[in-house]
Amino acid sequence: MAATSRQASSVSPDAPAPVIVAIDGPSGTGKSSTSRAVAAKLGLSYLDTGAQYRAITWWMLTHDIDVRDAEAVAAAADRPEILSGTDPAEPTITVDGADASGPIRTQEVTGAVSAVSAVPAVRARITELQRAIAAGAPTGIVVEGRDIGTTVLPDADLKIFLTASPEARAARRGGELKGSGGRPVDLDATREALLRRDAADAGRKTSPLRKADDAVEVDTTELTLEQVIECVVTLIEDKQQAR
Ligand SMILES: Nc1ncnc2c1ncn2[C@@H]1O[C@H](COP(=O)(O)OP(=O)(O)OP(=O)(O)O)[C@@H](O)[C@H]1O
Ligand SMILES: Nc1ccn([C@H]2C[C@H](O)[C@@H](COP(=O)(O)O)O2)c(=O)n1
Repeated sequence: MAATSRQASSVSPDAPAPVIVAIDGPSGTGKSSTSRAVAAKLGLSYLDTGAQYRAITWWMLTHDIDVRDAEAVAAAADRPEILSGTDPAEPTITVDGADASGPIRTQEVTGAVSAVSAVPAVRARITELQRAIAAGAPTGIVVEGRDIGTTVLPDADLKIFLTASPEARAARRGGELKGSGGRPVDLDATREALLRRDAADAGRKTSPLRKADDAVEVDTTELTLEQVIECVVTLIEDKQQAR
């Protein structure tokens, strides 16, 4: 078992204290795109926690664990070694040494990830990895997910909760699917699938998807990605100046 970030760097003794940013929100609101770009702009590390839940789900599926059997999932939760690389220019995710970045994006993993991530032993394991990575980020980190502001990093310097209408989110996802080739995208089905996953993630008992009371909510429905990035960069810079 290991929890490591592979972004190496040296920090001078009078460098400002690392800044910890939590970005949460439902599926397709722009968490990954925004967090990665913001981290790159500000020289921070970046952690995609959804990728970690997808990675453990992929491991369960490839090790014949019945993902609907919470006890079996819990019993296996400590077995895979999950390693996240936190350089925003090249984020990586490996499971037992194998690159998992492709396999974790399959429909099979997307369909199973909410069930696996609802298991408390899985959340405890992944939360521990996330906290270790955040604590080791030399200049600070942007961590994105569903429960970062509420559970993983409740003392984050800045918490942001991204939202967007289901229609906007489905259209964005539709654009991605069209870009990857294949059949025309059914936007209604995409929208329904997003909402089903949101409902499962918000309805679980352990650290559900929820806006932290002290999070800044940003509705991205009418904003371009560049506008959202700019908005978040400004919020972080304001926080840094106020410290
Ligand atoms: N403000 C925006 N305007 C238009 N497109 C956007 C915007 N923000 C993100 N996108 C696009 O929407 C898609 C989904 O974004 P992204 O993967 O960042 O969302 P997410 O919240 O991380 O989703 P998930 O939780 O499902 O991983 C991407 O193709 C991204 O480029
Ligand atoms: N902090 C987190 C991050 C993710 N999850 C779960 C719930 C999501 O449906 C799934 C995949 O995340 P995505 O890649 O779509 O961002 O992982 C969670 O429970 N907590």
